[in-house]
Formats: sequence, C-alpha cells, structure tokens
Amino acid sequence: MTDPLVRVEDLRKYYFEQDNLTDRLLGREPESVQAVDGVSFEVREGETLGLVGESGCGKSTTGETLLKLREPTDGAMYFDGENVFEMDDLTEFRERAQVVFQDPFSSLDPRMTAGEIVREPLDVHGIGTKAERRERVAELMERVGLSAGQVDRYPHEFSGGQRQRIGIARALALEPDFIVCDEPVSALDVSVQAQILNLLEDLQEEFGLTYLFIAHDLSVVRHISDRVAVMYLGEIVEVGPVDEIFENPGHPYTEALLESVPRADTSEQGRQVETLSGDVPSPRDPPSGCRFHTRCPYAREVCARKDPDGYEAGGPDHRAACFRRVESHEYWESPPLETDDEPATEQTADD
Ligand SMILES: Nc1ncnc2c1ncn2[C@@H]1O[C@H](COP(=O)(O)OP(=O)(O)OP(=O)(O)O)[C@@H](O)[C@H]1O
Repeated sequence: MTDPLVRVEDLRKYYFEQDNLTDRLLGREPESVQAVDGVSFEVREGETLGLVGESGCGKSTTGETLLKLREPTDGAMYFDGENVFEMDDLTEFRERAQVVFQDPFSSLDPRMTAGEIVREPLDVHGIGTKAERRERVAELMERVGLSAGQVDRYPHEFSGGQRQRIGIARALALEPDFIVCDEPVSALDVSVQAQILNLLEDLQEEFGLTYLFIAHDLSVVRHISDRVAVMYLGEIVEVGPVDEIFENPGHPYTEALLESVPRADTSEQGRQVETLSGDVPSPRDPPSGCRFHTRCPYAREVCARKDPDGYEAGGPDHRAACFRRVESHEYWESPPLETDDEPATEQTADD
C-alpha cells in the first residue's frame, strides 16, 4: 500500500494560560490546557477522514496545528513523507495544504472584494501574470458555482452559502492536494449545507483532493467520510471505516455519542439508551486513566487508574481497546467504579 498523504504522530498542543508578567514575577508555573494530547492518525490520498467529537475536545486545534497555523507542543506531521514540523521553508507545503473555515463571514476580509480574496494566495505565492491571475480567479469563481461577474462584490453582498463558496475558491487557488475542512457547513442553513457538501465531493473527485473533515454533526460526517476518527478530551478514542464506526462502535464514548443523536425512526422510540450525561471534564486537569471514565456507564475501578493503552490492532483502522471490549482479566477483576452520581441504568457486559 502506498504511504498515506498525511500522517500525524503523537501530536500535542498545549495552550499556556496565566502566562502574564505577574505570574512570571512570582515564578508561578503557567497552567496548561491540554487541548490535543497525543493524537495519531493517517489520511490516505483521495480519502476523507472525518474528525468528530463534542465541542471543545480539540478538533480545530488538531486541524490548525497539523497545518502549522499553530505552533505544535510536540509530535510530528508527515506530509507526503516529510515532517512539516521540521521544514525550514513551508512555502511548498502552504501551496499543497489548505483550509476552509467554519464561519465564512469572519474568515473573509470584509474590505476585500471576492476577486481579491480568491486572488490573494496567487499574489502571495507570486503565481502567474496579472492577466493569468484574473483568468484563474474567474475560472475558480465559476467552478464553485459563482459567476465571474461577481468578482467586484464584497462579502456582505453574498449569502452565507455563497460566502463559503468564496472560501472554497480561495482554498483551491493554489491547486492543493489536501484541505482541512473545519466545520465548513455548520454555520449554514440546513438547505444550503447539502449544496456545499456536494460541491466539496465533486471537487474532491475532479481534483483528487484529500480531506480532513472536522464536524460535530454526525449525519454530515457519515455522509462525507470514508473513515472516521472520534476525539474525546484531546485524544482519539478510535478510528475506523465510517460504516464500522456507526454500526459497531468500539468505544463507549463513540457509542454514547451516536446514541445522543435523536432518531426519526418511530420503531426506535422508547429504546433503552445511555446518552451522554455529565459535564465534559476540563482539559486543564483531565481525569486519570481513561479520560472518559468519569462519564462512562461501564466504568470500573481499573479505568480510573489505567488507560486502555492504544488500540487492538495496529494500522490506520485501529479500533478502541476499551477494557470492556477486550474482556481483559484485569478489567473484570476490578470493582465497578464508585461515583457520587446514581448509576443511570443497570448495564452488563452483554448489553
Ligand atoms: N487560544 C486558546 N487558548 C487557550 N485555550 C484554548 C485556545 N483555543 C482553544 N482552547 C481550548 O482548547 C480546547 C480545545 O478547543 P478546540 O477549539 O480545538 O475544540 P473543538 O473540538 O474544535 O471545539 P469547537 O467545536 O467548539 O470549536 C478547549 O478547551 C478550548 O477552550
């Protein structure tokens, strides 16, 4: 098998707060927010890897850090076999790896026209003559479903969906291979979301693009992804083919995340479900052992002490090695975790 286009290894990004002058004067250690804490995954050429998880679990930080828009704390990001974090010159990487942001209004400079926004990457990278750039901008506008005649309009003169099309045209300008799509449809009306998703799919097919698709909406992720990585509190709990993850989730967090989605199917109403309850712990002070143990309906004492430590099988389609799933001896000998909360429902391993 060919090497993946993107390989992220043990990526960490900690934000340091309280790093002000008084703290330094007092010699106080800055407090760290462990937004991304040892994340590894691959994205193969031409595929879409969905990255899902609740708000604040570190999805955007992962996307921004692997693109080196944020300084990584640790880890490596191999793009086409080369470690981006060790590159002296990011020019070529910046041409080949792009991003589409969530909010198409705040990510577009309101003082620039649509044409200027789409042309900017060509200007910055010194690509083509003035006439060639003008032609390329017109072509890009048309390709994303706008018209070349709209180049002189400003962002506020477009609808939300059209603004996202401008953002996509800008991302395409340098003919990238890889695009991080960071919640590209979540700020849009539902009716417009499908159009933008279809556009992204068409572009992927036409240009052989590789996507890391970040979203919290599971139906969107299911629709667009080939494989899915599930994130919880700065860690990836499992990665797998989209149907596997949705139909046979390996990790209790994935299971709970899927269960928390309302179902339209009336035959499923009234089913016994464990939904995600309790607050997400703070990434400033994440729980010991398995980070999900404080909310996990299956948690046993061992889970508070020990992380399941990796995945059942190596490779890019590793499933979560939760103690519950692997039926580890240690797990079953460990007593159930005592919490202050009432247990939600009786659960056994056979449920
Ligand atoms: N610049 C920052 N300084 C300090 N903490 C930050 C910063 N940016 C993000 N965080 C924190 O890092 C954690 C991860 O944030 P991130 O935005 O990556 O999560 P997310 O999964 O993308 O969430 P959302 O979907 O809400 O954007 C959160 O606890 C967030 O509060």
